Amino acid sequence: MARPFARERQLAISAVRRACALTDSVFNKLVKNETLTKGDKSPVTVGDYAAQALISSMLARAFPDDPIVGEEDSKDLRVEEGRALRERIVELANEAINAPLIDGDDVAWGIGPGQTKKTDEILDAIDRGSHEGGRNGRMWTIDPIDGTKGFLRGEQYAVCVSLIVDAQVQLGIIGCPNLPLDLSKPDSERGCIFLAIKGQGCFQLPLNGPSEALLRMPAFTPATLSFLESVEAAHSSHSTTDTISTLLGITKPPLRMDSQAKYGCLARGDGGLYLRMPTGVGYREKIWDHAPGSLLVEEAGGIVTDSRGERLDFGLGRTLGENFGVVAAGGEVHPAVLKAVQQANSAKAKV
Ligand SMILES: Nc1ncnc2c1ncn2[C@@H]1O[C@H](COP(=O)(O)OS(=O)(=O)O)[C@@H](OP(=O)(O)O)[C@H]1O
Ligand SMILES: [Mg+2]
Ligand SMILES: [Mg+2]
Ligand SMILES: [Mg+2]
Repeated sequence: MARPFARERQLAISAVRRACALTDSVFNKLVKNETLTKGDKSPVTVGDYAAQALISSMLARAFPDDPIVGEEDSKDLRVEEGRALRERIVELANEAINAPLIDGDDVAWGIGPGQTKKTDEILDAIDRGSHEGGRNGRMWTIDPIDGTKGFLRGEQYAVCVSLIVDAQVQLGIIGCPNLPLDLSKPDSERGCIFLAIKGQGCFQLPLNGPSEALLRMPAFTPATLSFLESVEAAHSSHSTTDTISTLLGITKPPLRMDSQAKYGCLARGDGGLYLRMPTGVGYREKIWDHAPGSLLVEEAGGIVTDSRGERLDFGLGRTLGENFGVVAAGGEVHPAVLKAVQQANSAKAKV
């Protein structure tokens, strides 16, 4: 009998591979006016929109009844000022949709030569991501480019997809085109996929190859621990991390990188600890920024909670609700890390 979520797994790998090829080629051709600034001041590029259209249209073909919570929407593309961007996105999405089938692709996903879609179909595919989320039933999340700032710098970013059933993440996948397969060998092959299915483990695959390696987090001590953290100080409080680092006696410098590549690195044993501490501006974390990554870490033997020690709740809607931060670490160090986080937070509250 096939393992649970076998079809979802095959589709997710196929969609992420195609989306990574798309974003990689966009990076090499991106011109200045192909990036917009969204209402929250964050950047979005033609690559974000085209990748969401691609993944969403594959999901819609394979699982037509499943709602999608996607980061992007097509509002800015439907107006006259968005015409040039819109045309470019349609062209890029169609290039990716029409690319020849490779191992693991299935014509039933609606991809392959001769599958060109019209402008409206592409915009509607983007907008399939407008689901409000919630506690019941199946839903997918898509973050077509996570770490868009890293993407624009030519550094780390990730194409991220998850399947959530009744608020529990069942499948998480992230594709990291710029990440070395082995971080200790910066010149090693670049391009990784991290994939986890609940109860089936966490795996790393080369972006363009079939071999897969099971990932288990090693045991860490304060001497071997180092932080993984956001590049942008606006996304996670670096000063809180410094305090926690001192409390834990960590001596190694933090490893800063954009996107959920941090969760993938953590799952394979780079660093040992990922903290995302609220900066106090009332930002609500989005489910697509944490659902795939948190399952990767849990399936590799780690623990992911907020700073109260509670599991992240993916059933509250498009966000994780009030921001209590994220504490992700190896199973044996997580209790000590959580204690240090709570100590640092109560010291901060007294100031
Ligand atoms: N203020 C604030 N606080 C916390 N998080 C925020 C904030 N603003 C944005 N975002 C989200 O951060 C996502 C990128 O996260 P990263 O871990 O890659 O951050 S960083 O770029 O390394 O700083 C980024 O995801 P993308 O938009 O997909 O890049 C945002 O969803
Ligand atoms: Mg964004
Ligand atoms: Mg994101
Ligand atoms: Mg994004």
